[in-house]
Amino acid sequence: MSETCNHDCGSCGTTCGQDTRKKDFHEAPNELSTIRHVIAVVSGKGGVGKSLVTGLMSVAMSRKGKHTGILDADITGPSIPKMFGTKGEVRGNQAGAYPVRTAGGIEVVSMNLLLENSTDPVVWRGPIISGVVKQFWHDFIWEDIDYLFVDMPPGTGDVPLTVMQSIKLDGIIIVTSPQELVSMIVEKAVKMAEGMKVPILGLVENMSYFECPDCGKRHEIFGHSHIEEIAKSYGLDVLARIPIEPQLAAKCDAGQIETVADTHMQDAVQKLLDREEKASE
Ligand SMILES: Nc1ncnc2c1ncn2[C@@H]1O[C@H](COP(=O)(O)OP(=O)(O)OP(=O)(O)O)[C@@H](O)[C@H]1O
Repeated sequence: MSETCNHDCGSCGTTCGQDTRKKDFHEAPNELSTIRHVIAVVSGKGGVGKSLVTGLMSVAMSRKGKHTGILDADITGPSIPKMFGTKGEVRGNQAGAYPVRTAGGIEVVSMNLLLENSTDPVVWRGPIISGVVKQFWHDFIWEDIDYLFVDMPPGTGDVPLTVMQSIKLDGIIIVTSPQELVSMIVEKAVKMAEGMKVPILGLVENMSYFECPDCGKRHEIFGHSHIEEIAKSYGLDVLARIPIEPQLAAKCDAGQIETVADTHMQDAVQKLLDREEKASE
């Protein structure tokens, strides 16, 4: 602290441990990037279908005519390229690297596009993983992107937290599945978003139910959904409820997510577009 400190940090040029100004840890994107909206897809725990929701959301947004990108920040479990059947080689020049375009025109950056062998495990510690995500943000040239969806690392631990701090997000979408623990899981994700001062755009419940293809009856395989009550208790929107659909999993496994007839995300995407329109009024 300076001897002449008057505790008005805003007018002081000295760097000291007593600085009361809120630090901004956001990394700048590549100077050649244009990204209008960045939305992170998070889950309180792993395996709830966060990547599937990111994929479906991106397909639905792209079908609305928006130039869409996916930054696959799930470095240790990257599943986006497989879902889209994207294998292309990442190309670059001195200014930066370029995302790989899917058949439907979605721009993708993922660890799996950089590994020599896509089945090689990524066994890195948190700080290295966060560092790679930052590189995906500023070393890649995201050209003229309307909506960039970030498939976050699962959970609410160190890595998703660092990613949230590093990339300036317009909002997050929390993915859950119907089960008893969901309230606690949502609460953790809500607290993380609040702590980071990132708006929560809404909840998506995946694997909500299974609709019998023969009789049309809905079965709640993972238990009764409490998503509406939970959303209400946090003042949040339910953006979508996605059923368990074996053909959806089959399309993802075959790299054909862009050919799904129903993304279940049309309304969710429309809400994002309405929000954008309202903000620009
Ligand atoms: N609604 C659904 N219907 C059918 N299969 C689904 C559904 N949701 C997810 N799956 C399948 O479940 C598996 C896990 O989904 P996904 O990879 O999206 O989960 P995740 O939450 O991203 O996982 P992780 O937390 O490990 O990154 C995938 O094989 C996916 O195709």
